[in-house]
Amino acid sequence: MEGEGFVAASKVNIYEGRVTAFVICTCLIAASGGLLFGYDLGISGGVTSMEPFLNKFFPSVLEQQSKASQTENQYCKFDSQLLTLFTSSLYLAALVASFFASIVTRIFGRKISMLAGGVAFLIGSILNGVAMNIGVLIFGRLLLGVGVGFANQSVPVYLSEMAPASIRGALNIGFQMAITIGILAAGLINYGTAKIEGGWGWRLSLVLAVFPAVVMTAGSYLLPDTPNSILERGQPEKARQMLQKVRGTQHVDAEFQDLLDATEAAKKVDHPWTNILQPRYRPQLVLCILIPFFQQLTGINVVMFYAPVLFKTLGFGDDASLMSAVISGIVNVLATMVSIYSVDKFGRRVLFLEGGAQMFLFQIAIGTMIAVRFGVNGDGELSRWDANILLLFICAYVAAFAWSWGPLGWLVPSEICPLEIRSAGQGINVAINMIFTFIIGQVFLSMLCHMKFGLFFFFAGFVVIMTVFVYYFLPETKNVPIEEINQVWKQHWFWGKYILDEALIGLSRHDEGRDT
Ligand SMILES: OC[C@H]1O[C@](O)(CO)[C@@H](O)[C@@H]1O
Repeated sequence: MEGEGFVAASKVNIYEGRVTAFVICTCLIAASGGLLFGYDLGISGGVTSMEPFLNKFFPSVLEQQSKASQTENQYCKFDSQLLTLFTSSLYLAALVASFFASIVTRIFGRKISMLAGGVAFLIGSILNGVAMNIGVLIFGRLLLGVGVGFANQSVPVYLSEMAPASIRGALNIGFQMAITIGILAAGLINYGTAKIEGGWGWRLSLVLAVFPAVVMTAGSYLLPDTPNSILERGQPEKARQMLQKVRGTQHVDAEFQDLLDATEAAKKVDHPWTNILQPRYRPQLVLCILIPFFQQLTGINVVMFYAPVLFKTLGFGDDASLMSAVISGIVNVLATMVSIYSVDKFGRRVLFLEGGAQMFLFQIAIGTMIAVRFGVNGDGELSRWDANILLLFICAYVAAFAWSWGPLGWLVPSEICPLEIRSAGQGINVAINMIFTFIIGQVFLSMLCHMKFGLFFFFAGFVVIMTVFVYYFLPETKNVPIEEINQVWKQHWFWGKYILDEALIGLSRHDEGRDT
């Protein structure tokens, strides 16, 4: 069984048009939606390790920490359900919001959805910064979640629809790139604000989220909608003009015809939610569920949310903990660039497979090292030398994630669905991603307390499963025009049987040899 996941992309059309400055600019602005998500992912771990913050909102956690320092069980030092609820409440809100977002994205367009996300995030950040009690703090966080839900649902779809097929991967990864920049900015800001005298640094950390919110809100106000969405909402002339502008050529007949065909097919569907459950969409449904599930089961957010807490648990000092989080943040950004460069050249599968192998290797290394130094009782410490090696292992793991499951977790679901189920598919993707981000955020500290170093072996096991899954069940989608993606499914050894012949857009035109 050689290369089961591969299919030849030879039958799909290559449209006319070039990569215009217009498309690059619109995609850069849209990708800034990832900043919202990233900033939040990066900020909470640092804030929840700041004493004045804990003192104000979670005094019981502080008490527990000082008791734990006396009992020496490093694994359980930070285990508090209340504290993790603060971190993970956002993802619960985002989960609910993503369903509403997918309706808004389909009926009112991608742009309105992004705008709604920006505004909710803006209000949430202000509330967080001024919060005087835990109620306001959590309410603000729920609003941030609504913002993240809307942004994550609409931005990847927007990017994949705007982008020409040849660089769709790179442009879409702009979203994950913005996420990683947000995480890094948050790490640096926490590093600075933790040092502010007077104990109000955490407020600054939280309120600075208004910057990404303003970029996203103003940016999406200025952006045009995608030709696909304009057409879906019944304005063919406007859609054609937008397509000409985006592609920088008058000759967009072939692509426009594919869009028309896709819209026709989409019109036959009244309800994308029940529709996506039909057998003909089984491959997309399965992947829109499994990809985000697997992405979170890589265990990445253990490092992202709790890097400072994790490093502190392992005996790094306060400053060293925050600094280490910054270092892994820099690796995260740089490795995402590798993905931008290679995704349309080598394809999605190569990145998934290499990334999986590398993550597995380093998770085993991290688990083993912690096992050797802390054993099952959790009493032990790391020498300076050990700490540096551990940080190196963590960075190698983060890099592998950052050029594989990180960006591809958004790219692949946004490009594998035909128009009629694209919003629903992306809604499911975001919802599953959020549920598991929530669960991992919520249970990580107690998992660490109970499973100890075994936690890293647990995630390593999942990495094996997902890598084998990709090998057999994920077809290559690089350079395939988005509305012709069904042809890729049709040629797949396993999924092919689910795809109906009438769902193959662009094929007849290709057979007639008429590409423009
Ligand atoms: O860069 C790491 C981040 O990327 C995500 O997986 C989103 O794609 C987050 O869940 C994680 O914190």
